[in-house]
Amino acid sequence: MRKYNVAILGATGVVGQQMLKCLDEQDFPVGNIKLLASARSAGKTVKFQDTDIAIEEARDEAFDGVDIVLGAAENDIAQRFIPVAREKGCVTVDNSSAYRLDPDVPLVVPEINPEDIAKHKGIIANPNCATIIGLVPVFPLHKAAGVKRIIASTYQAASGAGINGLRELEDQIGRFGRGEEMSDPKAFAYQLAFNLIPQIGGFDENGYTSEEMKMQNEGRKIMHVPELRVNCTCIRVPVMRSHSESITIELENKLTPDEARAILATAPGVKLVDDPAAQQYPMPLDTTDQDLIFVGRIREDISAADGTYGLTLWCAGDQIRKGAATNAVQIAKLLTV
Ligand SMILES: NC(=O)C1=CN([C@@H]2O[C@H](COP(=O)(O)OP(=O)(O)OC[C@H]3O[C@@H](n4cnc5c(N)ncnc54)[C@H](OP(=O)(O)O)[C@@H]3O)[C@@H](O)[C@H]2O)C=CC1
Ligand SMILES: N[C@@H](CC(=O)OP(=O)(O)O)C(=O)O
Repeated sequence: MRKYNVAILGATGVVGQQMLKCLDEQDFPVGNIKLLASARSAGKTVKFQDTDIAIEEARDEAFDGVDIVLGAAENDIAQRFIPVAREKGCVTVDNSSAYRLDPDVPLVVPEINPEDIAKHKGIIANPNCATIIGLVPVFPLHKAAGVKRIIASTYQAASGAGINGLRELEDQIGRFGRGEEMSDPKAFAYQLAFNLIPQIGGFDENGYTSEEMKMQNEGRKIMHVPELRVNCTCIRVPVMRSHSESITIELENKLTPDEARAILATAPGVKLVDDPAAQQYPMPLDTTDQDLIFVGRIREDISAADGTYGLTLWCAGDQIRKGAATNAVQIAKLLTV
């Protein structure tokens, strides 16, 4: 079996570390592995399959001899190194938002549009985490009844803002427990512990944040529905890991909650957890470190205008796994077959 030389760009971050675990879990045919990060991390070691691997500073030469790059760094780092990697013949699966809307770059969720991978020209983009978590359950309903419009509210975990976001929430909870003063927030604009922050990303002129526009802009490309309309509100919540979402979909054709449950019970990447009488519904504590998107609270949208049909659902998923690392490694695996 052919083996592939892999580099992780941003290997010390929350997504990069999870990618390393996913390569192992998904039995990815790894030849050599290079773990790339900033100069600050160079020389530290990380374990991969019982071997200590030294972190290297990302430089142009680091991509020599690499087949597949898994990008797990911010946009500026992605834009600095991914074109170099492409010049050197690597294919990159990138988690940043830098290339997602580039017409030459497929934007892929393997459960939705795996066929788009074949169109790549050296870069494949991994969608936004909240977009992946929302669309994995919405897409099978779209195939059955045609989704015209989505109204979503997201409840996004601290670790969505990377290692600094995770550490800041841990620090604040620790200080509260010890009865200490809170320090000034850095990763978030305000204290997150015991709070909700209705801003993720910067504000656009239309009053939505950059994060809120992703579900529409990326959703249109992933689902091949250019007219899809999405009204999304993104909230940072004091949860360590796993994003949750309330989603209402307006449909072309009627679909009952029971029909939607039957579809989602066998949909790829989805776990149906929908038994309100037994208080069974998705929650972020249960989805943490899981690859499936849990879906429940499925009900008719009783506010749908006359002559229109709508369903409301609630879903949760680990944004570091299926929202980032798992999705990227699944794409990389499809490149190898
Ligand atoms: N966190 C999440 O849930 C999700 C994140 N994403 C996206 O994934 C990407 C990574 O996010 P995340 O893991 O959260 O971020 P982290 O802040 O946790 O990690 C950032 C990584 O980038 C590396 N880095 C920083 N500067 C450089 C540099 N000059 N050269 C090379 N590497 C550098 C860091 O290395 P060092 O340790 O040396 O500083 C670290 O490995 C981002 O684009 C993010 O938008 C997407 C979906 C979900
Ligand atoms: N912005 C997301 C995580 C993320 O990094 O998204 P993107 O890859 O679209 O920038 C969050 O904070 O939860």
